[in-house]
Amino acid sequence: MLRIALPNKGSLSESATRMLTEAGYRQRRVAKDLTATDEPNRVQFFYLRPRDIATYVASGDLDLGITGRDLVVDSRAPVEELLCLGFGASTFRYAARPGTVTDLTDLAGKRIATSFTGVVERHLAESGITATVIHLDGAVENAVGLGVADVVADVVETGATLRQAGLAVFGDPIMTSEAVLIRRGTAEPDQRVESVIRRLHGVLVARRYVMLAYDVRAEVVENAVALTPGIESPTVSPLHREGWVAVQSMTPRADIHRIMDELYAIGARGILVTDIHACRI
Ligand SMILES: Nc1ncnc2c1ncn2[C@@H]1O[C@H](COP(=O)(O)OP(=O)(O)OP(=O)(O)O)[C@@H](O)[C@H]1O
Ligand SMILES: O=P(O)(O)OC[C@H]1O[C@H](OP(=O)(O)OP(=O)(O)O)[C@H](O)[C@@H]1O
Ligand SMILES: [Mg+2]
Repeated sequence: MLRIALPNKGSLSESATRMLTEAGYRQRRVAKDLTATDEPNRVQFFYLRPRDIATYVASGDLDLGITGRDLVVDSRAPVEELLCLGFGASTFRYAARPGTVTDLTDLAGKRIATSFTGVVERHLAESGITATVIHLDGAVENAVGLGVADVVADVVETGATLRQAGLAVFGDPIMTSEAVLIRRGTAEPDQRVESVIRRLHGVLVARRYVMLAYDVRAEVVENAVALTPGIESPTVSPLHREGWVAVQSMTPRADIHRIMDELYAIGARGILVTDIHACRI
């Protein structure tokens, strides 16, 4: 059986489970379950702390894992990213009281509190900065107010936690992160892994695209398909009504209303949008 690590709780857990369910895999029944076996697909899932997942995958004890890129970098485990999964987006940033530390060069000699010691130490080394890194388990934004540190380095999603603590980011983001599918760096090619990647990629495409169908006069079909080029190429079929064709095309969901307006303006009618539930491209 293929063995896959998934986050057992936290920001990535629900989205990871939802994505695998949409890809046709059976998931755990209750949030306390530590494993789930999907017999028909010959896959076993292990629900682990996202911070530990790269370690299990790097050791070869598990074949694949889903976790955050920042956690992978922090672990220093030798794994490779196979696919970005489009959820769990965040940036990793330095922050301090406004006016106290405003530039990366000001970090020299400062005390930096973080739960991501690996990420921060790598960044400081690459930037040639010597500073003291203080490891805390969480709620690091409190460290400045309590006097334990001058600066924090932490995950920022909305920025609400930093604002609440009276801190402001400075410098460029140390890194950007999202949920990723990972495998051991030196793993051999494996058909079963390819099949998981194809399924997850299918979910990403099904989420990003809708199926657009419309009727248009044949003389303007070239203008219409320029608006809806699809992924490979749109399907154009004759209509019973002379001089008209029907077009079907996968179209990015984000643009769909603008494209429908423009199609209508060049004379397209019967414009219909439907969801794609699954696909293999
Ligand atoms: N708002 C957020 N807070 C924390 N992590 C986030 C957030 N948005 C995305 N992430 C990503 O989720 C991963 C952290 O997941 P993890 O489950 O360890 O943290 P968590 O959601 O803070 O849970 P907990 O603190 O309860 O352990 C990282 O890859 C991080 O980039
Ligand atoms: O930019 P925001 O939307 O405010 O989100 C980022 C905050 O959320 C996380 O904290 P969490 O609630 O996980 O607590 P923790 O620090 O104890 O992990 C993270 O560590 C930041 O503090
Ligand atoms: Mg947290």
